[in-house]
Amino acid sequence: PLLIQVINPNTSLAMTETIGMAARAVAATGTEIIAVSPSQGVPSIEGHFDEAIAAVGVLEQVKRGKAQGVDGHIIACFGDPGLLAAREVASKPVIGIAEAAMHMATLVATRFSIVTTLPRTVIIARHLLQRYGFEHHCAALHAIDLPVLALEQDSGIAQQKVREYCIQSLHQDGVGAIVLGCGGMADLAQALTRELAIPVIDGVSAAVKLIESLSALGLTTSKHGDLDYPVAKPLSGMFSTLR
Ligand SMILES: NC(=O)NC1=NC(=O)NC1=O
Repeated sequence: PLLIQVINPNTSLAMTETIGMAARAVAATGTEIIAVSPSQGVPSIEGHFDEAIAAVGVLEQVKRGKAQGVDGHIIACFGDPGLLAAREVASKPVIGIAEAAMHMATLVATRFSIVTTLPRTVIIARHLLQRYGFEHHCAALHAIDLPVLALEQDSGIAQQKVREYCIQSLHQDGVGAIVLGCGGMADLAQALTRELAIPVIDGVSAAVKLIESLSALGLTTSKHGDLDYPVAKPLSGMFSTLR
């Protein structure tokens, strides 16, 4: 049996619930999901400033998960905030939902599109594509131009926009798959895949299966080189809890 920690790096507990449910929906029998949020930070992550703040919370939660003996950590925000820093701290695998969704998309299609939240997070997604080496696999990126927390409102407006952009993308982008670019969209992928008859990929569920796969293969974060544990040094003030 596996214990997987799913970290919603923002402090909106409704989104943590959405993310936790999406993870549990695909978890193998015997895999337990612990969905958490930082004790302090930003209510949503919509840019570099938010990501820098969220990364500290991610590190705090990774340390907690490590103490609980989890078998892997998931960073459930499409910016993958703090991913490499978290890998330095962790002994077990750490997977970001953007990298997870992008990897899965390349396994089922030659080109994919991304549907995300704000225009400025489209630019951040482009940085991730470059960083992960998927720039040439992503044919187009779309923003529903609504804030992240619109996905937690009951109006369904954000969900309707995601569906519209997925339909537009499958008709116009010449792609074989669509990646949902926000942890808050995690509950939409399965229904959209069925309705639109194109793989619509959510990074939360993709990351759960990648952690299960890595665990089954006996693979974990390398401590040879730059992902070795951080150099030991005294941490002051608010960071002292990160020791
Ligand atoms: N591109 C995004 O919408 N990123 C995100 N901000 C959050 O707060 N959660 C996400 O997944």
